[in-house]
Amino acid sequence: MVTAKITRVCSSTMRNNSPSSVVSTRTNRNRSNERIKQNEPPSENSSTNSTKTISKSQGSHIGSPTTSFTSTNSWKSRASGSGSLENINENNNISFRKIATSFPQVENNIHVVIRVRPLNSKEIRCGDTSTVDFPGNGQILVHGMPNGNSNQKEKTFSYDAVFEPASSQEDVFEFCGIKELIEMAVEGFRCTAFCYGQTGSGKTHTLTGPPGLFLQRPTAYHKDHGLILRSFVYLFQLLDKSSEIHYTLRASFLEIYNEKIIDLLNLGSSRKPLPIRWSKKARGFFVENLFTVVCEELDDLIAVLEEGMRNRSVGKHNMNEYSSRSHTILTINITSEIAAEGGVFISRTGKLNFVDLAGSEVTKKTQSGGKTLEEANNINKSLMVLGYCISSLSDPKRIGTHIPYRDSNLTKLLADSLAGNGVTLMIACISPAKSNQSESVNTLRYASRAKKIKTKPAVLMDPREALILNLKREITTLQSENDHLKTALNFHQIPTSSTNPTSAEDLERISELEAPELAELVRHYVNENETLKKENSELYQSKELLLRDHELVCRENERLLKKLEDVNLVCCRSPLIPARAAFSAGDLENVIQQPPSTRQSSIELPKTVTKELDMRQIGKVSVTSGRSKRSSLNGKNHPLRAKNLKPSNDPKSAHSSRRFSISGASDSGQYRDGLGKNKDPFGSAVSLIGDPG
Ligand SMILES: Nc1ncnc2c1ncn2[C@@H]1O[C@H](COP(=O)(O)OP(=O)(O)OP(=O)(O)O)[C@@H](O)[C@H]1O
Repeated sequence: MVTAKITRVCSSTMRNNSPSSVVSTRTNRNRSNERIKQNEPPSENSSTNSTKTISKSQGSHIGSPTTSFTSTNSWKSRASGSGSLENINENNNISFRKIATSFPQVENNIHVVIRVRPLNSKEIRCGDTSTVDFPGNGQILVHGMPNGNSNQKEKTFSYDAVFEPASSQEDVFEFCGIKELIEMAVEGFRCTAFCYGQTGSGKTHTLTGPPGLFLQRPTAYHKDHGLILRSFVYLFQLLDKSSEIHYTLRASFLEIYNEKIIDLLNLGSSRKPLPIRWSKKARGFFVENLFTVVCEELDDLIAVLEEGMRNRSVGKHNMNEYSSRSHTILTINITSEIAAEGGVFISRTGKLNFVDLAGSEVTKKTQSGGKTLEEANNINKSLMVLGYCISSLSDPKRIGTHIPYRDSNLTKLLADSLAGNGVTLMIACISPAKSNQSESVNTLRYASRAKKIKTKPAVLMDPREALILNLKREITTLQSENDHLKTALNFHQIPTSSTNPTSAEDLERISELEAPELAELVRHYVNENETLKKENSELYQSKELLLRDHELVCRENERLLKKLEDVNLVCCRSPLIPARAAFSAGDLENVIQQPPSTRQSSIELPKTVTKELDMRQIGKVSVTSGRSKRSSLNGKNHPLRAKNLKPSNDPKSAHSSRRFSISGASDSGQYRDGLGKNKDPFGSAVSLIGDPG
């Protein structure tokens, strides 16, 4: 981590931090955002000049492999009362974020809007006229198509929204879809807004405002501010709304000048270019050693924008006094830490890219020469590669074919926005002038092609944290399964917390852990899972064993009861052997109403049998069946009660008579254990019914 200074002379009352502060405080941020919430510009006389110091962290931003996440909100443009906004496509339910799914992800088309700038003073002076019309519903009509079919004098193009020349900066911000893009970046998506168009068509104006705006030291609410600054304000409004989530913003600003990557926040003495590398892990390109600045408040982001604007390459040619001679990419990484179940904090990193492309140039028109000509050639070359990538991506026949991202640094860095897991907004800027018609039509065709490109938006999540979350969930499931099994087997329950080796406090600190510690934690969870799985399978096995024992005992009882009935029959028939006492219904009632404890105490089982039963938990298992049998006998309408029945051989009444006999056999001196050892024929049966457990 390297800290460096960005000095900014600022005038806004947003800056409450002292000149010497390195990292601004939360209080400062809250204070500054109070004004944002009220959405009122600060009074000019409250302006202060201060020197701003921002802490920076050095390093590259590498995207992590993604896990799926999508949202349900849809992106819908709205029309306002302003006549200039008639063309905003109100009926078109543009959806960046379609239906929530897990894998496979939902595909999303690049969102494309057109902004038409007014005729400039030079064009008006030369008597140039507008060749575009606005039929509404996101359409733009071009008259007198150049190089076209002679039959087709005019052509209509359709987009997600079209902004007419009278549209203000605020209109564009409100209705181009950037707000939804910012919201998605906060949720963890990788979002990109880029401006495309010929030189002088208004790209920089749309993104940052008219040239020299920042030299006037405007407040954050100046009407000329472009999308970027307005987005900063909106971003902080969003972050302030969700105070329960902790956000960290890191910004970087680079330019691609003559195919070289220049760090606009850390120029150094020689504007040394930075290398672009491929990240195997993230499967994407990244700029090595790019400065990222931690931004705690709106002012920090404004400082980053100003610094980059001051350092970017600007030149003059025939078509634009302040022409951007490079492509710039301003990136804000938004890391959120959300408390998940079990005290775990899950972090996501969304990304918001603002890309101001240099304009395509017809060098004959711009009359570029020397350095400007070299710049123009490089700009045109990289835009050509971008155009080729867009054509390939938008052509369904070329799906799966090679896309030449590696042919330019611009396409390397935009690869993910164009075809990866990102969400992209393209603002195509055109001039309405007849003299620029050919370039404008080219831009419109470019935009139409881009509109066909589909991306698969997904949220960035640290894979280690995703793994921890999954393991944690699995442990919870296994624990509840474990508890359930233990309860079913009537085992003594171990408190859940004691089975969890990681306390809630420990889990809260997961986000602060270093990689090796996290790996150790994951290993620990995996072991815990294995142990629980093993324990569960053992519990299942013993449950099976007990059920089998129970079944054996029941079968043995059946057999013994049958034998008892036979013995009774023989006794009844024999004049020598006295028949066993038969119970009347009244006796039965007595037996039934006798409290279980009394009955139990009257039956004494041999110690070996009791031990065996205890060991096998048989008495406990049989409690429910015993109880349910008692309750069924207790019913007033029970057939035994109604018919004053005695034990019989009638198979229909065997079930009742068996119970009858069992209850009455308590006085017998002979026992037989539950597994068939010949002792007393009633022992186990009595135990099964009478033992209250
Ligand atoms: N919508 C607009 N309303 C008023 N002025 C505009 C508008 N769009 C552009 N302009 C003006 O036109 C001029 C050229 O615009 P800008 O520099 O933004 O073009 P550009 O597309 O960025 O050009 P380049 O590619 O050469 O950098 C600027 O003075 C700008 O203020």
